[in-house]
Amino acid sequence: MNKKDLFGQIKAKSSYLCVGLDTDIQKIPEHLKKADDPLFEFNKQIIDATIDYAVAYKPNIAFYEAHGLKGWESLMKTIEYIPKEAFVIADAKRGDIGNTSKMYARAFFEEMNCDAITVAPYMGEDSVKPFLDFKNKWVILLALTSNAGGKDFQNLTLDSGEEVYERVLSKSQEWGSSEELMYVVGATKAEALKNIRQIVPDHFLLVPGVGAQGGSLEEVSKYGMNSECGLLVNSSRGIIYKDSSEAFAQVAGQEANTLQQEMSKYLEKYC
Ligand SMILES: O=C(O)c1cc(=O)[nH]c(=O)n1[C@@H]1O[C@H](COP(=O)(O)O)[C@@H](O)[C@H]1O
Repeated sequence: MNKKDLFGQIKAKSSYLCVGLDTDIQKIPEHLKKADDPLFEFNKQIIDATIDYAVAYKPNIAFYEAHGLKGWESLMKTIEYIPKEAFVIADAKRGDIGNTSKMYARAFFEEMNCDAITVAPYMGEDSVKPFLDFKNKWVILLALTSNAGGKDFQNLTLDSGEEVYERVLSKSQEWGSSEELMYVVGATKAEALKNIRQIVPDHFLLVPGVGAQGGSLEEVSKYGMNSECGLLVNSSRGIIYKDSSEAFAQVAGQEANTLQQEMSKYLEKYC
C-alpha cells in the first residue's frame, strides 16, 4: 500500500488506529483454548469486530514465535485473514548484516506479504537498505521507543549536539523517502513530537503506547499529526484484553470504536 492509499483509508474510516495483535495464549478467553488454533480463532474474531474502526493491524511476532511451528501457522493464517484494505505491520524488530536482512525482508514481505516491518537501526545503513529494496513495502525504524530503557541509548547526546534518536531520524532520510520509511515514536514520549516533526515533517509515525502504557492520544495527535495525518496509533492490550468472556470480541470492537471516535475529532482539529 502506498502513502496516498494509506491516507485514503484513514480519511475513509476517520481513523488512524492500529490494532496490536499481541495474542497471548495465557490471556485469551477459556472457551477459545479448546479450538484447533486458539491464537488464530481469537485474532479472527478481533479482526471481524474492529475492521470498521481500524486502518492497520500489527501482529507482534514474538507472541507467535513462542509457539514454534504452530505459532507461525497461526501468524500466517492471521495475516491472510486481514482484509486487503488494512495495512499489515509485522512487528519483528529485525536488522542484521545485509545478506541476513535480505532474508528477513523476503520472509515478511514476500512469504507473508506484510506491508511493513519494524526494524532496529542499531546496525546502520547496510542493515536497513535490504528492506527498502522491496517496492511498495515499508520499513518502520525504531526512533524513540516507549519503554523507560529507551533513554539508555536513544537520549545520549552526540558531539554534534543531537541526541541519538535525532540522528536516527536525520541520517536515515538519506536511505529512503517518506514513501517507504516510517518511524516508531512511543506515545509515552509525546513531549518530543514537536521536535520530531521538525526533523521528519512528512513521514508517517507508528505510535504505540496509548492504552496499557498510559500515553495520551490527544497529545500524540496534537503534536504528531501532519497534513496527511502522518500517524498510526497502536493499542494492543487496551483493545484485545478488555474482556475475557464470550463477548470479548464485541468489547474489543467497542473499545476500537471509542478510539476511532476520538481520532475522528482530532483529524478534524489537527490534520
Ligand atoms: O515497535 C513497536 O511496535 C513498539 C515500540 C515501542 O517503542 N513500544 C512498544 O510498545 N511497541 C510495541 O507496541 C505494542 C504495545 O502494546 P500495548 O502496550 O499492549 O498497547 C507491543 O507490541 C510492543 O512491542
